[in-house]
Amino acid sequence: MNDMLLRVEDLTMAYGRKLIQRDLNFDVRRGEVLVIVGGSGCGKSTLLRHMIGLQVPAKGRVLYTGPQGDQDIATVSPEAQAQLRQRFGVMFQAGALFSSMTVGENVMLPMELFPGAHDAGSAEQRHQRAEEKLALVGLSDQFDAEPSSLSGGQRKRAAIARAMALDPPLLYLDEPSAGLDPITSDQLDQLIRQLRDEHQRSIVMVSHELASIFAVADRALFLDAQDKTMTALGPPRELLEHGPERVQTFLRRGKAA
Ligand SMILES: Nc1ncnc2c1ncn2[C@@H]1O[C@H](COP(=O)(O)OP(=O)(O)OP(=O)(O)O)[C@@H](O)[C@H]1O
Repeated sequence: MNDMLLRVEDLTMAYGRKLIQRDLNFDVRRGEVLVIVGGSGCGKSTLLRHMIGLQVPAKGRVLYTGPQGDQDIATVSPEAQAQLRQRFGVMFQAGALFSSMTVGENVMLPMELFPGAHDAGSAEQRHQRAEEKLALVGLSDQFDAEPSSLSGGQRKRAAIARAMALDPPLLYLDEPSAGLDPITSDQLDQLIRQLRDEHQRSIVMVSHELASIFAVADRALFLDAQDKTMTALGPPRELLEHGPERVQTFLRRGKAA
């Protein structure tokens, strides 16, 4: 199917003998924001790490769909895995920028690591491309800034610009609004919607923030810490009305917050 970017199939995740989540089944569609929701420690970041091929499933698979057919990110050849990795950008939880480099150099880094993945062959082209990405996240005047001089929200934006350096169709964001005040967090939600609507990116993000879930999610995937499996998947407003009771309670708290 053309509008599907990847499919998670019967995925079971574990650390050694410790089961984290089992039997996860869902897809990620082109142009959607899918938010992964669940209590602390239920396995949201672990799921992202499986989706980007940093961890190998205990069972099941993560399949990327494309011209070559379905490719299992955990079992393809290292060359094919490197290719698959160019289809997505990642912002990890800490959103860390390298403090020894300027903001612009941070954004150029993926271009230097994957020189074949883009048309920015020369230093000048890379510079220009990084400036474009910084402009896109509202940081056009910060190219030469030291990361330590940025605010928390600006640092997240710069990390998103870096994740977009190679123009991947898909972005993974692990708790982008963690640690931000509500206004900065709202602005980040706006940026996420803009990336989807104006730049046709698909976004998979982890979030605890209920306001964010309603603000950006086309669909929310609920992972349950007790049942150790997914309990709901759908548009948050639908789940608020028709989801399982525990999910409705969680979302209602969010509406009240
Ligand atoms: N490398 C590891 N080895 C063993 N256990 C781990 C490892 N990383 C995480 N865990 C455990 O796996 C479980 C899921 O962790 P994970 O970080 O994926 O949860 P999370 O839902 O993202 O949590 P949070 O919302 O607090 O960030 C936790 O119990 C955690 O302690």
